[in-house]
Amino acid sequence: MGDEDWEAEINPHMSSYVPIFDKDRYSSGENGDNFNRAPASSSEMDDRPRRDYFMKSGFASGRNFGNRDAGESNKRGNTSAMGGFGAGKSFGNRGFSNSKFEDGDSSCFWRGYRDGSNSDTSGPSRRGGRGSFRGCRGGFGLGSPSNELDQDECMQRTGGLFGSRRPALSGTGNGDTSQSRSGSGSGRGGYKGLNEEVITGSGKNSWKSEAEGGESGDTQGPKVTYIPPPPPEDEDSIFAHYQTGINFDKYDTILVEVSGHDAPPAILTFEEANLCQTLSNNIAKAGYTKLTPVQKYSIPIILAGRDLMACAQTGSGKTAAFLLPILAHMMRDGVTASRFKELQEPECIIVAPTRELVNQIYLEARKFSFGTCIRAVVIYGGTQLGHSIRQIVQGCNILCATPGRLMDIIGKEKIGLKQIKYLVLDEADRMLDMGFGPEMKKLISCPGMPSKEQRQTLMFSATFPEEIQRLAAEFLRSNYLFVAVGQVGGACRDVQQTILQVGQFSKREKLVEILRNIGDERTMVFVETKKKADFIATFLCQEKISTTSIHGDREQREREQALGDFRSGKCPVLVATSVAARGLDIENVQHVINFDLPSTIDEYVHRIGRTGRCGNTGRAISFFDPESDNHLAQPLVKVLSDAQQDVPAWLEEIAFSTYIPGFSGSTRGSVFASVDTRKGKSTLNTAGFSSQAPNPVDDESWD
Ligand SMILES: Nc1ncnc2c1ncn2[C@@H]1O[C@H](COP(=O)(O)OP(=O)(O)OP(=O)(O)O)[C@@H](O)[C@H]1O
Repeated sequence: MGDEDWEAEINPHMSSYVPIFDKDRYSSGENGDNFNRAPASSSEMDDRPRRDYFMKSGFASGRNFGNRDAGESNKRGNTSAMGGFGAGKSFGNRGFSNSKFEDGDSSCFWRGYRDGSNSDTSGPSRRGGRGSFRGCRGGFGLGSPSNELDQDECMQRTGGLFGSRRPALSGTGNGDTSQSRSGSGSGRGGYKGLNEEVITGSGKNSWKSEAEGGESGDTQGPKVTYIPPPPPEDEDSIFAHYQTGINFDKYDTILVEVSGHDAPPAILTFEEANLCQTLSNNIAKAGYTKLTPVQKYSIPIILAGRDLMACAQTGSGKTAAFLLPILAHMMRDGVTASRFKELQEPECIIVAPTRELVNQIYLEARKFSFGTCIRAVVIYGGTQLGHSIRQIVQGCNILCATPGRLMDIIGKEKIGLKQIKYLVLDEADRMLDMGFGPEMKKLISCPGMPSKEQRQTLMFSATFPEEIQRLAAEFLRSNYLFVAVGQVGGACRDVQQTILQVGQFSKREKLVEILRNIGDERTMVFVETKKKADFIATFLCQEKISTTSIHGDREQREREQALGDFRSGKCPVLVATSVAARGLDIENVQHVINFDLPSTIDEYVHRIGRTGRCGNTGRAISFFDPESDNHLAQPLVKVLSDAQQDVPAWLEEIAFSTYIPGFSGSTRGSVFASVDTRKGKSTLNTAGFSSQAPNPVDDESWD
């Protein structure tokens, strides 16, 4: 749904709003209701108890909203009445494993839906919620640069980036510093890709990135001072993992196709990979006993020094598929981190589209390199640039980075690229599309970056539209190998998919109904815009459903807090934009709800892939609004049937009536999609529907 639609929907209610949540209340309060109160120093920021903006800012604690709405929302909870949803047969038939959703027991969910009744959940408080979020963008404190790094950062921000070498680092503290800040949150003025990492300077102003015009330091915007807390360092935390699910062994039945010349044979066990003892120990401590298909094929290919494009279903272990062989090579080559060198020269760069994902990859790299001399570092936007630099100068062999921050650091000559042997693009289709593609091209043409013949380039994703595959060839040696595990762009079969026809104005009630039945099971709710994420999260909190949210307009500290609260189960519902669609591996996410369907089918595949990971089962429910989603009907039918899911008759009808010539339709039982574009055009791929470049005027893509 476009932003306008949403505005049209809520504006009538807003006009009657009495602003309970005005900005002042949230910019400086001492009672815990201090949305985004800016710290005057990093120590304040770091020491201050973290406060979830929903749960401790009046929603959950009963302040403001909570008290006002308690009785009302309880009443609502008991009387929820929804618009008519006749089409739900597949949902009802399959049933949720949760007893509330068992087969045949449709009582609590399906029974009694009636047309039209509009709950009273809109209105004043809704506006209040929105106001509260808006309010959170102000109220930064004042400070002054406290160390050279910060001053360096300030200076650089106003000047050219690729200029002369900066003075040596002298910063030691983590001083949270900076100029006065005004107004808006991070990300103003930057170029944002679909998943929201800020990239400036794509196109003409090539080297500009975060420091010059993006989120870490727009000269007009606030300076970012957030220093993420270090991850726990004890061994138990480093190796914490969740169990593989009942369907893990079924991975063995998925067909795999490798194309390209002279592919090395797959390995069947970790032992066959001949990894060094430390690496093998780490694999065991991580709880890995058996290879997943993408690992069986990718590990020997990477060990053989070949370039690779690998496409495998969500949650099937792609991260380890590239990390393990890279680490094995590094161990073999005796790579060790050289600490406290001003110019660090990593051997490996891993880029991914979102901060949270890149952080997750870093944690995996740290886990598998535990006890070795190899040092992984993570840098991403929304955090203090000086902090990123301090991490790097302590030694850096594997640099995990978002594109914007990476280009900043390269621009500041804090890393040299001459030693790069491995370049990994995770979520590669996303990294190469219109949003990040220009930045990636700049990366490979950076001074010092070894040519594609001199480095190994590895690309991984669950989706790989054909035209993106063609673009990728520019990055890869011509003899690269292509591994397709199952259906390229296919949804994970461990996710039970349900599509419900729900009109725009019934979505909220439907959502509440579903969430009440789900209970405390972890659920991600995807919406299309940042504004709407705020709005829906606020609405759910009013409904006494513990909710937090993640999207590109939230500050990084808030994003990380939200993810932490979701992971810990403190807030079992996470409302998210597409920023959380890819890669995030969160234990026990049992449900994904597409409150709004995404604009592309690939995004749908990634979103629902947040559940049903690593052989576990999960459920995805999507609200299909015929007013806005008809273009997805045909690819949805294909994705559903390929994953052996029930396809609602009404969806097939819509797909039929919106038939697009050239689309092959349902392919239930087919095995491979396009696989490798070098083989010629395929008839099975969903790419024709999926690969629209992110819409530059999308609320989520640009700021
Ligand atoms: N061989 C294995 N044995 C047990 N667990 C594994 C194995 N390989 C990966 N895992 C675990 O499976 C989960 C999913 O892995 P990962 O995040 O790498 O999936 P992915 O394919 O990259 O997913 P996405 O497409 O969503 O990015 C992780 O928790 C990871 O630790």
